[in-house]
Amino acid sequence: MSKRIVLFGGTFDPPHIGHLLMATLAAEQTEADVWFMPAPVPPHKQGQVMASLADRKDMIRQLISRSTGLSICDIEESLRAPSYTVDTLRVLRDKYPAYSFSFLMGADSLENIQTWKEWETVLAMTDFLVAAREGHDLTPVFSELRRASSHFQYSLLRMPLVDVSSTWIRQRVIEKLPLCGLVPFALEEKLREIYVK
Ligand SMILES: Nc1ncnc2c1ncn2[C@@H]1O[C@H](COP(=O)(O)OP(=O)(O)OP(=O)(O)O)[C@@H](O)[C@H]1O
Ligand SMILES: O=C(O)c1ccc[n+]([C@@H]2O[C@H](COP(=O)([O-])O)[C@@H](O)[C@H]2O)c1
Repeated sequence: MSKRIVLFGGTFDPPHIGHLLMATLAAEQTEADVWFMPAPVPPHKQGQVMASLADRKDMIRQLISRSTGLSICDIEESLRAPSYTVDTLRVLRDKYPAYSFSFLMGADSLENIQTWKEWETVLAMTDFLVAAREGHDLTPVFSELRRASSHFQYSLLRMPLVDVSSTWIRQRVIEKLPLCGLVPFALEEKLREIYVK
């Protein structure tokens, strides 16, 4: 049987407690390793990313420093930007022929997947582990994707709703408001350096 890896693609600008909980629960529930895969240039957020890739990777490293089974995959650094998931999956399949890859994402990402490059191929190349997200009803999304592709395979991550986002955290940093553990306390100073110009 092939070794299963859960890929957790994202911008992580910054990574936060929602990401850590998702990855931790995904590792527990699948018994697979979870690879955080920061996008150097995320296709749908081009021109919007505030922190450098090096800073985003440093922050992920600190976020997962006490966790087992969670690591960083920097494969997208070697690909042409922006990093489209279909291309990443092809490269990973070639590089790790003995592994099978699942993709971890939030409901908002799955909702938009039909806007991804070669989305039907993406659906055929991986299965999805999906976390619910406030304001995004997954029921119609699952039905639409089941209808659209016979390859669509998914499971719902068992996780309480954690209604936080990188955008909201950046805003709090800029407004000098407390972060109360939304990111590890050791990272708060770094966030101020990165996001408060
Ligand atoms: N609180 C959360 N609950 C569920 N899924 C989440 C949560 N935060 C992020 N995700 C998911 O994790 C993946 C990577 O997220 P990303 O790095 O874009 O952070 P984000 O918080 O979604 O950023 P933004 O503020 O731009 O929405 C995406 O698939 C996103 O849907
Ligand atoms: O391949 C695409 O067309 C595509 C379009 C949008 C997002 N993605 C991937 O989805 C993941 C989450 O992206 P984001 O923008 O929500 O941080 C990340 O790995 C992106 O590369 C991929």
